[in-house]
Amino acid sequence: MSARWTTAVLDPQIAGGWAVARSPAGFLVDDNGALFPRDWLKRQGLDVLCEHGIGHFDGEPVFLLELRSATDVPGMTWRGLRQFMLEGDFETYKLLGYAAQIGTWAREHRFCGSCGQPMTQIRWERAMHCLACDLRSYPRISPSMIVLVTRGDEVLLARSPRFVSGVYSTLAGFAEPGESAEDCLVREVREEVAVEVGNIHYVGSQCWPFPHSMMLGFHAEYAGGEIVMQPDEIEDARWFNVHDLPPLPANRSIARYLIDLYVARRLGLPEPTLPN
Ligand SMILES: NC(=O)C1=CN([C@@H]2O[C@H](COP(=O)(O)OP(=O)(O)OC[C@H]3O[C@@H](n4cnc5c(N)ncnc54)[C@H](O)[C@@H]3O)[C@@H](O)[C@H]2O)C=CC1
Ligand SMILES: [Mg+2]
Ligand SMILES: [Zn+2]
Repeated sequence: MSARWTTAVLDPQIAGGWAVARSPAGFLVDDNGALFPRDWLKRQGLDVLCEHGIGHFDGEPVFLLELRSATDVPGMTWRGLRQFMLEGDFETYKLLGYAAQIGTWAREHRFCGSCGQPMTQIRWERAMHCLACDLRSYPRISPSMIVLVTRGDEVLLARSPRFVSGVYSTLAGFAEPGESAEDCLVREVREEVAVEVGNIHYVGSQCWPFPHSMMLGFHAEYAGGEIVMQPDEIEDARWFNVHDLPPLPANRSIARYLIDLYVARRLGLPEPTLPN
């Protein structure tokens, strides 16, 4: 089965194709979704900051119009990326997730971080270039570890004050310079719940475009300590029995996959697959 969505660097000088428009309010949508005929969309008086050719959907070229602001377009509304992650066609979500990461990067790299001069868009690779000092900036990806810690029939789940009320999830955190994936995982678990872990195994990864994380998912076994919650970051953390779980994260998240996979193995149920 070939993927409906593939990324590519396309020259915005060429005409035609499809386009999506993204502003700080989200993606422009109508009843048919977020993809519009590009030449038509460019006549709608949008406040375009920059344009990038981002790939092919069902074989057709797709472009991103990154907008300065959300202007009113009759018959259309704005929808955030999270909404697309939660429901609807997954390939469309992947396209928009990629568009969001390119848009965020393009918006944040208009000026050189080294000498402050305006940067120009390179046509043949996804990079911004500073003519004055020759610096190249590529889209940023932030590796984050995410881990399900288990103790027999029990799983360690926590909630942050930012979560939807009632939902508990696996522990996660960004890698810092100087760390391996395992170093980061051990540090994050220590910081967030003061628990020690061992027998660490890599399970799988997921692109998480909120705004540019790359989630590396692990399973680890409890190796000691009592839960002490990190102030501010962790609102509650507990051991839950696999037969008595709280409300869990969104179906398409790797957090949910790590939990569902462990529960399935523990209970001898069919294993889930990670949407990717
Ligand atoms: N796909 C999934 O299933 C899940 C994804 N996540 C994602 O994992 C990531 C990390 O999770 P958190 O627990 O929030 O991280 P965390 O435990 O490292 O703490 C977040 C804090 O890290 C700092 N920070 C923000 N961006 C950073 C960066 N790029 N590098 C280093 N530090 C940074 C900020 O002070 C922020 O408040 C987030 O993007 C979150 O959305 C978290 C849980 C589930
Ligand atoms: Mg965290
Ligand atoms: Zn420069």
